[in-house]
Amino acid sequence: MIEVQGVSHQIGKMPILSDITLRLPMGKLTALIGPNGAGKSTLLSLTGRLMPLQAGQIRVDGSDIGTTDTRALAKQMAILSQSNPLGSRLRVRELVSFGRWPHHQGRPGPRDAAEVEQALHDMDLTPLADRFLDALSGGQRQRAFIAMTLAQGAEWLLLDEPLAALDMAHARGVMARLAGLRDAGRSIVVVLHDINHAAVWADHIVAMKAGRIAAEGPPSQVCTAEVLGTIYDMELRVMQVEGKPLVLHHL
Ligand SMILES: Nc1ncnc2c1ncn2[C@@H]1O[C@H](COP(=O)(O)OP(=O)(O)OP(=O)(O)O)[C@@H](O)[C@H]1O
Repeated sequence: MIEVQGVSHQIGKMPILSDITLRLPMGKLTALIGPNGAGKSTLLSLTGRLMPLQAGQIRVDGSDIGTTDTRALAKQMAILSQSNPLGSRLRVRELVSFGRWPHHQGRPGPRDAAEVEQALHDMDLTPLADRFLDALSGGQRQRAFIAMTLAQGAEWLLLDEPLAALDMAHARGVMARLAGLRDAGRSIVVVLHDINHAAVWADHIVAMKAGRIAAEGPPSQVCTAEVLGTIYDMELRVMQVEGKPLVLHHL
């Protein structure tokens, strides 16, 4: 379980997160939703120790992330952030291989190679594995970074908007792969803007607004016209299709 306890964050004098206390369940797929600027990326970055905590505590499966050894943390948690600054003169397979670094420290073995090929396959990148990153489309590049995150083989996967730039078939493929990893016992936290992906694939939804938790629970509780309408300040309708909420917002 990830336990976020009393986490606040500010940039200059501007509050970004205000006293967040939250439990993210182990072995489940949790969707983090909410409007632009709500604080989702900030919370994910603090949890993945990409930024130092200013106030509060975050524990992952009992270990305080403030004191966990870096290599141990990399095996425990893989994080895909929104900005990926790695150089574009890398080939796709080389990028994905970086995900294995915490396991082999520069001396990859057959297991590492197999995990890289599996991640390439899962992200539909095998035919593009020898291409340079700067010779890929935006969506293909995004899939390469997701593949690197998958190859890390961590217990926890934290992904910030992995579906950004993906076509609907590849977006579905990524969600199905994440659900498969969840079924195999891994724990997933994914920032999503497409509410219907959250409604269909997530076990648990955490909705943020203005640096606070606005709603939390299973899709059936969070994906209602009332709750989502308040969070996003808009009118929408929710239908039930095959027992799952379907949010209509083009009205
Ligand atoms: N470097 C920065 N300087 C000032 N404000 C910042 C900085 N980085 C983020 N913020 C502000 O922090 C708030 C939360 O940003 P964050 O990226 O966590 O939101 P988000 O919910 O992930 O948004 P989005 O859906 O747009 O990705 C926003 O109001 C943003 O403008």
